[in-house]
Amino acid sequence: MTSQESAHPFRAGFVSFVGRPNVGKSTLTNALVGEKVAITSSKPQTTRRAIRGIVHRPQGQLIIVDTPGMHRPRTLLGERLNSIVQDTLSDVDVIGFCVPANEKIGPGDKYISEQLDSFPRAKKVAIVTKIDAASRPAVAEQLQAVSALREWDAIIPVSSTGQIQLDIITDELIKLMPLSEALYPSDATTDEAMESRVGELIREAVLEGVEDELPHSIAVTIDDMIEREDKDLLEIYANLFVERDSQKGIIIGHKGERLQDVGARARVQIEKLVGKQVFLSIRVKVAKDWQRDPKQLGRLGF
Ligand SMILES: Nc1nc2c(ncn2[C@@H]2O[C@H](COP(=O)(O)OP(=O)(O)OP(=O)(O)O)[C@@H](O)[C@H]2O)c(=O)[nH]1
Repeated sequence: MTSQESAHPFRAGFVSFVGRPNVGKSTLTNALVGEKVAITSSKPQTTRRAIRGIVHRPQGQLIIVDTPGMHRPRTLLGERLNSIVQDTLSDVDVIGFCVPANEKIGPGDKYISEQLDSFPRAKKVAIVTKIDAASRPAVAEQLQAVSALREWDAIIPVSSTGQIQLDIITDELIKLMPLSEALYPSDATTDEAMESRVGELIREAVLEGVEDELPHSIAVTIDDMIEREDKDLLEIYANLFVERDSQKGIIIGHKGERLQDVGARARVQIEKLVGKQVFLSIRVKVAKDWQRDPKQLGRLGF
């Protein structure tokens, strides 16, 4: 090892953010990576897959594994989501436990913080999110309350939407990573297949403005993505699954207006992602009670 290397040892590893639904985990991932990689939504429980965002710095690399919210399972889907969380957390170097600055710490937070003992390998960091949405004294109080929960390797306040302390949290997380060469090439921001990112953007567009019941009932699959040879156009054929006929009606809307609107919004986001014009076809299908049916869950990628 040269003296320069020992002065700035390179560190790289995996971090996962956990916390109650809606505390800002996906938004934080996006803010750190600087690109839209994980879907965000004001509806809780919208993140289903472990999505990796990669943050590159001269002194290290952070690979962010985004997990679904941890909660007590009520359906088969809920159970599978929890087991994804368990598998993911057994593997990471750092677990970032997120609590928002603007909500009192409650039983849900305590439950999750207690679960962290099951992952002795990982260093534990408390992240107080959304500090733009609370007064300074309230943030200070929240930092106190979090520090009383358990031992932490670091406690970091941050605002993703306000872009506050993002560099500091990046530096702190890299410091906690093991010494390692870079794990990904420097131009990679995510290793998730383009198809599933496109699917997530469609799901995000559908979730905007729907009733609370529906988010859990929606799944998106991509049949085909075809690069047109005669022009700079990507054709995407997607399926949107719901659980009941009545939900199909809601999604499609009066004279198909709602679905058209969803398609238009999703297309804008997908075009940003792929950097070219997109033709998007979305077919709405009913897969009865897919959340409770192991075969259908498998088919939809869970
Ligand atoms: N004011 C403020 N709002 C934020 C901040 N970060 C996230 N939010 C909002 O909080 C809501 C939830 O954010 P998400 O990132 O989807 O939360 P999540 O924890 O990933 O949620 P799940 O996927 O349901 O587990 C969204 O409406 C965000 O815009 C922040 O720094 N400040």
